[in-house]
Amino acid sequence: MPALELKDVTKTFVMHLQGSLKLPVLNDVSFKAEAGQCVVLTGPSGTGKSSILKLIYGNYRCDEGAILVRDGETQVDLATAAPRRILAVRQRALGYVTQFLRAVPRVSALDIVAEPLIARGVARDDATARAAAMLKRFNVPERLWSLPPATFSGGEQQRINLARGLLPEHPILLLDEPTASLDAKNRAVVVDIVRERKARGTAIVAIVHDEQVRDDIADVAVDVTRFATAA
Ligand SMILES: Nc1ncnc2c1ncn2[C@@H]1O[C@H](COP(=O)(O)OP(=O)(O)OP(=O)(O)O)[C@@H](O)[C@H]1O
Repeated sequence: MPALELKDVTKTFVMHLQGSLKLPVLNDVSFKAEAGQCVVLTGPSGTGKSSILKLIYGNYRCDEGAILVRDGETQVDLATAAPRRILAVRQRALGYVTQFLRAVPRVSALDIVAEPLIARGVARDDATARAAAMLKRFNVPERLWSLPPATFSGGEQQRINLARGLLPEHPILLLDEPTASLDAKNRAVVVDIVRERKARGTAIVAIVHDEQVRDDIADVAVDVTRFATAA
């Protein structure tokens, strides 16, 4: 049983403020990711790569098709699962590193990184220590740890976002442009972490524009152009 499998997933956006204008974006998306494998989604801007990650995570509902996620010994179809079930599967099985950090006013970088671990039941001291180690690994200077990241540079915010998203380990990891604003040294940190996760059996679906990073991590490339219906 693959860790993740999409079967004939179709998505049309309906623009309610534009007289219910229909915007077909994806048609019959089918691919799978095995444990320990990294699938990279490729294709030009606007083909629907980010939408696929949002469909898998359940931010968008698909119109047709199945999104099968292995949850222990069973397989759950997130396309038809009830919202509560989706949330439970997310918590156990799905990690999702979005492209941008959602700025939380007045919360320090260290607490932002530790928070998902605490939400999963890790003791605060332990979570904070692991968050600090991750910030160090991403070369975030210690003087920034106690500050809210709203005023940080793009690359600093991306590293906070990566540290937060990569710290809890889930069997499936979704990565949306994890290296977009990073320098070479920090791109290498992302590549190392992805390789470690693959070795521990994580199935990864990633959008990566940097060709070198893509070559370093990809086991399979899925060209989204063949599923794209938008002109
Ligand atoms: N919530 C939404 N409502 C309406 N249209 C949407 C929505 N989300 C995405 N789209 C449209 O779907 C298409 C695909 O968008 P998506 O962000 O998935 O592309 P992408 O391949 O990830 O692009 P990029 O490489 O530029 O990030 C675009 O035309 C976009 O405008």
